[in-house]
Formats: sequence, C-alpha cells, structure tokens
Amino acid sequence: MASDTIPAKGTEAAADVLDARGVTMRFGGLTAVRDVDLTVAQGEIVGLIGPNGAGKTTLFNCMTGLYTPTEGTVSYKGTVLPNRSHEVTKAGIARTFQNIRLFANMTVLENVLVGRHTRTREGLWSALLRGPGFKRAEATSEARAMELLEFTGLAAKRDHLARNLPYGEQRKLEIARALASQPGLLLLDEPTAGMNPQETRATRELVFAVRDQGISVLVIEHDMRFIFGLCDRVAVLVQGEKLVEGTPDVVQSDDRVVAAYLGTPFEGVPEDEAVDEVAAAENAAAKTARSGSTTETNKEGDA
Ligand SMILES: Nc1ncnc2c1ncn2[C@@H]1O[C@H](COP(=O)(O)OP(=O)(O)OP(=O)(O)O)[C@@H](O)[C@H]1O
Repeated sequence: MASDTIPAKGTEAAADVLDARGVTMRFGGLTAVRDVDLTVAQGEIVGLIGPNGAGKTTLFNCMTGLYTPTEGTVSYKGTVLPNRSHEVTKAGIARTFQNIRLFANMTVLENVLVGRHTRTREGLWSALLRGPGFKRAEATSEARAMELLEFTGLAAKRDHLARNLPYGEQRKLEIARALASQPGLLLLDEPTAGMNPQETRATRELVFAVRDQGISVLVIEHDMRFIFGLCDRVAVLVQGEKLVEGTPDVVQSDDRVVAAYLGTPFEGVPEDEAVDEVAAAENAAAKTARSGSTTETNKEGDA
C-alpha cells in the first residue's frame, strides 16, 4: 500500500492512490511530457489543466497503459501499474475519453454492462455474445448497471441506443460505463466539452457524488470555472512540464498560469505598471470626451 509515499499536498495524511513519478513521454524528437510528478490522494479531486498540446491526454495515456512512458513510473495504491490498458482497469483505474467512445448501436444498459466485464468472470466476448456464462451472471450485473444508471440519471433511457442520446447524456453514459468497472480512481478527459451551462453544473454534482462514494478523481478540463469550483488541487501543464500545482486559489492567482493561458510569455513585468498605463489611457480618453458625455468612465479618478 501507499502508506509510506509522500502525502499529497494539501491533504496531509491522506494516502496516495495515484503516484506518477518522473513521467516522460517522447514521440520521436517531440517530448510531449517531461519529468512530471503527479499524485492523487484518497478521496481527492485533482484537476489537470494546460493549453492545447500541453501533454495532458498523453499523461492520461501513460497512466492508463495506452502508452508506456519513455521514463518514469505510475503506481496505483503502491503498486507500479502494468502497461496494458485492460490490466490497468482491472487494477482499479477507469477513464473516459476526450472523444466519446461508446458502442453507438448498443443500448444504454448494454454499454454499462460491457463496462463491467473486468469485474465478471465471463469477460468481454461473453458479455457481447450473451453466452451461457454471461446469462448466469446477468441478473447481478444488470442490477448493478441499473444502480449506476440511476446514479447518473440515465435509468429512464436504459433501452435507448447510445447514439440517440443527446451529447451531454452520452458523456454521462461514459462515466456510468467507467464506474461499472468499480474503480478506485476515475480519470475524466474533458467531461464537459460541448456541454451547456446546466449540463456542466450537473456534471460537477455528479463528480462530487462520485467522490462521495470514495472514488478519487483526476480530471482534464479547459473550462476553468468548472475546474476551480470542483477540484481540491490543480496541476498546470505547459509544454509537457508541470508549471504550477496547488489549491484553486493558488493556481488562479499565479501570473505564470495567466500568461500561459493568454499565450503571452511571462517576463516579470510589474503588474502595477500595466495597471497604471491602462488607467492613464482611460483618463486621457475620459478628458477628451468630457464635455458632451454623461458616462463615468474612470472609477479611480486619478491620473
Ligand atoms: N501518438 C502521438 N504521436 C506523436 N505525437 C503525439 C502523439 N500523441 C500526442 N502527440 C503530441 O504530443 C503533444 C501533446 O499532445 P496532447 O494531446 O497530450 O496534449 P493535450 O494537452 O491533451 O492537448 P488538448 O488540450 O488539445 O487535448 C502534442 O504536440 C501532440 O501533437
């Protein structure tokens, strides 16, 4: 177990479920991820953010056995993970994908049942072909799958084909299917992409509910409001390297994060100077327009 690993920042005594150390992933001459350490503690929700191409999905792929890191290790509950994705799922890590990967022509219920195959003795093909072994286990599996559909709010759609679900519900179904493997850690890759604000809020509540069931969560997302309202801790990846890590408050107020997201290099220019420049320009514009205008343009009022 991970009792002697370094406690995750901000969570003091909580044991790490995930411990990625020195993970580097190279594709030929391109280093997509460089020497990244990342932990997720028991019961923690951790966000992974960064501009497009920063290496977030590559890091997920290294954590789920899709890629074998060029260097470094990924451990789950103190054991180094195998580099086969189905064995990683079996070990206790489940994930969703940036581009939804459902069985489009299977029903909602069948999609969740397939997600259970790592936890049944019958295996994927038996589940798909509905062989005799599968039928024996079917009642238990179906009950569990229905629980998950209730949990994600999809129970009424159990017999709908996955491809007919609205986009937001397809993303929920991906989460239900991932939960069917009974993970200890859930990795979500852009779970709110393409969602409207109501769906995004519902997803946040769903992730909190997942955590309340004792499942730790690592989530990639570009929606900063979602991330900062959801996560206990956030790590920022830029050009493959971890730039900043900390609580949402710490990360949001870090100039390097702002610079990375605005795409402007951080050069250590004193923030006050920029603010003064803007205030001076506003004052000059206000003076020019002064005579005919009733609009108050400058709250500070000093030049
Ligand atoms: N299989 C691959 N072969 C070669 N290069 C790859 C491969 N996968 C990713 N890359 C490259 O690695 C870099 C990181 O990509 P990655 O998809 O991990 O970024 P990301 O942070 O997830 O981006 P986004 O937010 O746009 O999804 C990119 O330059 C990408 O082109």
